[in-house]
Amino acid sequence: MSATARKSAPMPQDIMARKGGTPLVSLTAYTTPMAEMMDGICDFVLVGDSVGMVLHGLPSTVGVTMEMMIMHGQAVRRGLTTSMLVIDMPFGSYEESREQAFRNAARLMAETGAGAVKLEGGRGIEKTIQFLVSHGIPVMAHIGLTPQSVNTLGGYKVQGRGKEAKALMKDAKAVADAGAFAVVLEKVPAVMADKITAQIAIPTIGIGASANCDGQILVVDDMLGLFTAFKAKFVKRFAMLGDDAREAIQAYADEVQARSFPAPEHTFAEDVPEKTK
Ligand SMILES: Nc1nc(=O)c2c([nH]1)NC[C@@H]1CN(c3ccc(C(=O)N[C@@H](CCC(=O)O)C(=O)O)cc3)CN21
Ligand SMILES: CC(C)C(=O)C(=O)O
Ligand SMILES: [Mg+2]
Repeated sequence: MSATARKSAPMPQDIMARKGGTPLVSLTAYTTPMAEMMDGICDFVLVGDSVGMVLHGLPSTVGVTMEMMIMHGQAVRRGLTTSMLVIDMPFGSYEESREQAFRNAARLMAETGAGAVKLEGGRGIEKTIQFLVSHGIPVMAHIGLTPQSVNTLGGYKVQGRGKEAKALMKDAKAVADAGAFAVVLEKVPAVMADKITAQIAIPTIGIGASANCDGQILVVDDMLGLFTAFKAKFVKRFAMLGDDAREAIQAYADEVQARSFPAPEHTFAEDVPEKTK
């Protein structure tokens, strides 16, 4: 490190140390320019498997591949200097065995430079988390609504209500005991998120959970108003960039057809070299 020390990206230990402290800030990103915009603002940036729905038009995250995650992971990595990179393990890349999970997690980290992987599941994935962590791979867990299981959950419903509450708490404790350095709580009752946050030693990252979680995450295209195919109740639109984009595209179309674009300042003269650069 040079003396003009630029702040370096946090490590999983730094994220863990924020338990009960200033809330952790995170968003998803899938491209270099978007990563650049949040670099240094977000503590960590997630290359989510939501990329399949948000950028590739897939109906769920079930069809997302290792190759898609690696390509977007590499793009995001190029845009980050001071935020940690976390990458989702896609559906089918870690469920078979601890060995399969390790092979794919190691490949994601080696090929993208991510500092950690995230995988979905509670008690069912405990042994896998233990194995990865004991072999050098920091793991962020993800419980509650786990979108890769949409086909067995029967939709993107609130998880951990009523009789399910005990099971959700067990899942939270299981992933913490297994060595995860943080856990995403998705679409769970706020009181449950508060209870879990109070009872486990690792940071909880809420999405549709509670403001009392140790941090928050959203899909960046949702909060910017760029992805409008659906809007979950937990999404707040901090901007409406999709509307701006549509208006700009219509204005372009109108100017092309009126022959007012390109204007002289967008075109090149034949005989004045310094103006033709
Ligand atoms: N753009 C985007 N944002 C996300 O938050 C996101 C993705 N994509 N893709 C992967 C998963 C899927 N997620 C989802 C998807 C839908 C709801 C949801 O609540 N949808 C509807 C209907 C839910 C229902 O079936 O009851 C809603 O009313 O909010 C929540 C999380 C979260 N993740
Ligand atoms: C919404 C976050 C937590 C996620 O898993 C994703 O973007 O894939
Ligand atoms: Mg995901």
